[in-house]
Amino acid sequence: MLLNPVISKLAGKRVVLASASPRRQDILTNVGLRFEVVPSWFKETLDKSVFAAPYEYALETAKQKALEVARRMHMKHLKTPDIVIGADTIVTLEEAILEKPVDKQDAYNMLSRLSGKEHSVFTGVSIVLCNRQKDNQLEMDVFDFYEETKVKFADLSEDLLWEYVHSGEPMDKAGGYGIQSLGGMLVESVHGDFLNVVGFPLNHFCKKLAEIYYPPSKQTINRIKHDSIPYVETFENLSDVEKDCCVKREAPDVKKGSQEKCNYALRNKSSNVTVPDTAALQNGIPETNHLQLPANIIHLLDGFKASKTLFAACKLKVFDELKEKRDLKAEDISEKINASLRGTEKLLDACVALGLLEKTHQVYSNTEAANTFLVSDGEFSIHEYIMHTNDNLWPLFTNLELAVKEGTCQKQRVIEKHSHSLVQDTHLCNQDKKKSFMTAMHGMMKITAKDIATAFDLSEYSSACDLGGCTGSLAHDLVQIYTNMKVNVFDLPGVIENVCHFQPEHFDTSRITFTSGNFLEDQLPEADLYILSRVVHDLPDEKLDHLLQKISNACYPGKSALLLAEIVLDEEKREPRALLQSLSMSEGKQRSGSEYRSLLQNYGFTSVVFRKTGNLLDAVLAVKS
Ligand SMILES: Cc1cn([C@@H]2O[C@H](COP(=O)(O)OP(=O)(O)OP(=O)(O)O)[C@@H](O)[C@H]2O)c(=O)[nH]c1=O
Repeated sequence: MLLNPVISKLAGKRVVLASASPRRQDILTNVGLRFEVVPSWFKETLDKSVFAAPYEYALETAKQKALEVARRMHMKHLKTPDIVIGADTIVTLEEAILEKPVDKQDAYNMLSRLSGKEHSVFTGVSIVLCNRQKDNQLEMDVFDFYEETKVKFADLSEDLLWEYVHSGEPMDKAGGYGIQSLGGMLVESVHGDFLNVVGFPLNHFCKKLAEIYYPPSKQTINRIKHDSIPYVETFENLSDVEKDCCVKREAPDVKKGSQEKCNYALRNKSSNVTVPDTAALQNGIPETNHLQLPANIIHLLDGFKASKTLFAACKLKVFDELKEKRDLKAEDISEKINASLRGTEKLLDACVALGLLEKTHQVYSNTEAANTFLVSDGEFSIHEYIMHTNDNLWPLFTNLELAVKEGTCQKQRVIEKHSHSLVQDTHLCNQDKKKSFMTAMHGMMKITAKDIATAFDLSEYSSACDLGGCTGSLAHDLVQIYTNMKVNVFDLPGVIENVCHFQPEHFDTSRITFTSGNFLEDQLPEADLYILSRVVHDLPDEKLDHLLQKISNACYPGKSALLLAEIVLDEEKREPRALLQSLSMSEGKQRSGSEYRSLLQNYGFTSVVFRKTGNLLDAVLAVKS
């Protein structure tokens, strides 16, 4: 629990990760950091020859990525972040810098150069602290550092390298490999921080945060164990800490990163003093008795309130009102959503604290993420999915103790409890429910589909059948990406009769078709590639056995495959999203990659590979041999 206090120092601040890398997002999310993701538009084209050492290139690129985002966000509706984090990972071999491969041949070339040798992975990280001045100028303090990890590859055969390249994994990764996934098989040894190779040196980042937020005083500096992460207690009970931190700021050090001031207002600021928490001292609490409640427990105590705040704001259409009118005061919003002013103010301020809204001079506006995902009619809206979570999952989880005791799903109990209030005509109610369920799944799938469609190279499959494919979101992405592929979306008649409401205006009906049927009972349409999205985890063993047997029978050995979109649990089963979802006690279960592999091998799918996408769902591809 030494690290959490450092990370929790950022709670309540507007933290932005200037990176599109799903791995960086995962690493920081996993330690409880709350942040927005705003990928940088900075083009990674700095002239490498001007840098004395490769890590300087990574440091500079990381810095430029973060500065670009800080400046853009500041310019745009003055939504200045408090902290922007940028990173850049490179692989170096004999002074050459390898970034992401441009195509498969390039990936192959990189990997064959790395084969049998040791190389270095450098990640440069830049932490930009932003400060909006009274005259709206932006002042930024830049702290940066880098980390090096040495990785040795085994001797790799040409066949293996090509197979790896065809898996598609190398394409978005420096050096053309992902040590955290299939690429791990290429690696003989690692010296240094593993997460640094994955894309973010978490340990060094925490040390840097500690330096920034708890600069050591003269007296305490001796007490810090060499190379350990300074923790809160270490620096809190200091009488002269405020004075000291001004003079103790890290001197620029080219080798291990530096702190630098970027005054974009072209004005001089003498020193940017970070005031440490001196509350413990002021309250007279002796250092040894100062026990800190771990941040994860604090977050969990409040977690349900945060979820319900999001649900309520969506239900009351707060984000919709702000999308249309952009900037509104609490009084205007309370009138529009027909709610009390007192309640509205509290809800809006909570949304600001959760990073869902912005507030400037008593005026509220949507964040970019709210505009994209939370307004109800946006192209990538998950509004209805949030409503589905609120209306259907939330009640299930309020019965969690019972569900655990009984080991059963509480759906029936929840329905009975609410049935007396269902005064509407049952058919109408069912129709409405069906449509909102479809809208929920449509929104959820729309933001996930591209990652599923590109998790593997599926270009060899010319016909696909998405079993339970609902509104066809995945089908649309598949035909866009694979120009030779036709997709048949197969779902229950009640679903298919409503799919027309979800289709884009002009879509190629010769390549996407919809077929009514029940995949458990009816004959499956012919296809090279069968797809099951969010089906397998939900089916009890007998039904799953029946379905997989049917699919296996319909597959041609060596030609056909099965693609699953599911949350793939990590092997140690510590991935919270899947584990929390399984608490709803559906009749099925969540599985890890190796569990999917052994399940599918029972049905003749001998080659089973999986990809973590960093999105809501991961992908598993099983080829029948
Ligand atoms: C060696 C290695 C690298 N990576 C990924 O390679 C990308 C590097 O590229 P980048 O330019 O630093 O980042 P990006 O992905 O383009 O994102 P951005 O920060 O927006 O530039 C990052 O993704 C890393 O995780 C892995 O996932 N595993 C590995 O073993």
